[in-house]
Order: sequence, then structure tokens, then C-alpha cells
Amino acid sequence: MSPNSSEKVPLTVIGGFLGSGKTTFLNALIREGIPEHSLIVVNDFGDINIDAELVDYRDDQMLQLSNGCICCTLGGTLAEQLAKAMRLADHPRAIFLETSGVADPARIADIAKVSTRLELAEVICLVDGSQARRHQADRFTGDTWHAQLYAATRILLNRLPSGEETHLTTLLRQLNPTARIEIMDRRVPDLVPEQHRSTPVGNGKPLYHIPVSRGGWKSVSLPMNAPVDAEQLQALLLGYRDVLLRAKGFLYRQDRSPRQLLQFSGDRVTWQPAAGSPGRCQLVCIGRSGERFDVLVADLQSLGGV
Ligand SMILES: Nc1nc2c(ncn2[C@@H]2O[C@H](COP(=O)(O)OP(=O)(O)OP(=O)(O)O)[C@@H](O)[C@H]2O)c(=O)[nH]1
Repeated sequence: MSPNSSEKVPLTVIGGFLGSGKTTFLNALIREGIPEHSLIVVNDFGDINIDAELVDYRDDQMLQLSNGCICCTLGGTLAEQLAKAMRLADHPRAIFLETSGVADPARIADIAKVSTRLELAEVICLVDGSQARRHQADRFTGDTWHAQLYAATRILLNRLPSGEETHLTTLLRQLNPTARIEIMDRRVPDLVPEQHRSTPVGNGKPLYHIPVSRGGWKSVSLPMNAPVDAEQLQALLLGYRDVLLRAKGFLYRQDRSPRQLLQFSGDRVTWQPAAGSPGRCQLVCIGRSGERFDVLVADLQSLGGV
């Protein structure tokens, strides 16, 4: 049955900083059950949309927006794509939009506010509690982090360090007096043994390499043709965590098969077996542009056999 075209379609915006848990939360929502015939929109900051591979949505109703952060190209891609989807006779019943980790969700929510076909259901902001003190104090990441929190109607706090609950909920309440604040997960993920982590992910779609640099942020995607020394790679990523905000990608390790999904966010590196056909191996790194970031990229290139 096709949805009634006179009814407004709810748009849920899922925002939050790089690595804050947006894709993990979106997958949990999909597992719990979203309305049939929903449209999922995912947008990574870089030109490679790794999130599109990581979202477990077995439907062709998925829109991948690349070319950088959607909130920077708002007038174009996103508004046009949503309008196109809404013009279809069999238009989506609900839309779930995962923003890039550097987007200001308020600018995206504005699309729903001016649309006659959409209504804003929620603006969710994921927060990695273990990184909150860092972002609060960091002049580079702080503005984005604050704007994301300010725009939220619901804040989901995960990886809450022990003893930080009062401090963090008070801080979040000061930054956004009206949003609902929920605590999701008190664990810090490094404590989860690797063999107990979730099932293989990703399907090995081809990936492309184009560096993007906007407003002090830089994103680069590196082909990783040779199997890497995992210890060396981890040490490199952690050693540059002052300028590296996020890394994720598919690659081979020297000591283990099959292809692995590597995730670096905050001060943690995790590995997970990647499903599907062998596929290309790429690592996407997002950080603060500058000489130090470029040195990291050169080191990663030599490690990955580029
Ligand atoms: N313990 C714990 N780990 C989490 C949680 N949510 C996400 N993670 C881990 O944090 C890392 C980043 O999670 P993602 O869901 O990819 O984060 P994201 O916000 O989509 O990342 P970007 O799209 O790159 O900005 C992954 O290694 C996840 O397993 C959580 O609630 N608890």
C-alpha cells in the first residue's frame, strides 16, 4: 500500500561528533524496527562513504550523499534529493538521516521546517562521554560539538566514564536546557574482548580516493594495498590523536585474515572482521588540516605500501 501523499513524512536527524556512535545507533534503530518503506540517508565527511557500507539496511531505499559534509552543500544535494524522493508516487513513509560528524544538524533540520511534505520528528545527538571533556575544552572541535548539542531535541550519551554522570549531565543540560538526555551505555569499548564483538560488516563495494579540505578539517582516503602491521598502525594513529579525530576503513592485517574493519575514535582502536567479497582496502582519516596531519598521512602511506 502506498503512503497517503497528503500526510507529512517524519524526518529524524541523527547527528553527533565524529565517532560518537551515529551509525551504531542507526543500526540499532533498524534492528528494532523502523516503518516499512523508510528512506535512510547517510553522509560521511569524506568523499568515500564508508557508513553506507556499515548500515545494515537490506532495502534499496538508501541514499548515500558523498562529496563532503551535507550541511556545507545544503542548498544543493540534500534538499534536491529529498524533494525528488517526496515527488515519487510511492514516496518514503519516514526518513532517517545520519549526518556527517562535522555537520550542524540545525541546518539540516531547517529543510524539514520549510518543506510542505516533511515534518521534523527529532534531532538526535549522540555523545561519546569519554570524549566530552576534550571537546568541551578544545577550541577546534568545541564549536562543532556545541552546535550539535544545541540543535538536539534528544541527547544520547554513551561510553560514560565512571563517576562522570553528574558532571556530564549537568554540562549537557547547560548547553541545551530543553533536550531529553538519555544515558545509553556506560562501558568503554576497549574492554570488550574482540571475539565477542558484533558480526562481520561491509560488502566490499569499490571505494575512491579524493582528498577534501574544508574549514580547518581535512579528510583523506588512503589505499592500503599491503597487509599492515597492526601494532605499528595503532601506535601511529594514537600518536597523532591531537590532530587525528577519526579513522575508519577496510584493510588486511599481517597477523590475521580476513579483511578487517578498523575503527579509531577518541583514544580507541578496534578491529572487526569484514564480511563480503575481498573488496578494496582503504583507510579514511579525518582530522585537523596542517603539517602534522600531512606527516601522519605520509607515514600511513608508507605503512600501507602506497
Ligand atoms: N561501547 C560503546 N561503543 C560504541 C557505542 N557507539 C559506538 N561505539 C563505537 O564507536 C566507534 C564509532 O562508532 P560509529 O557508530 O561508527 O560512530 P559514528 O558517529 O557513526 O562515526 P562517524 O560517522 O565517522 O562520525 C565504533 O568503534 C563503535 O563500535 C556505544 O554506545 N558504546
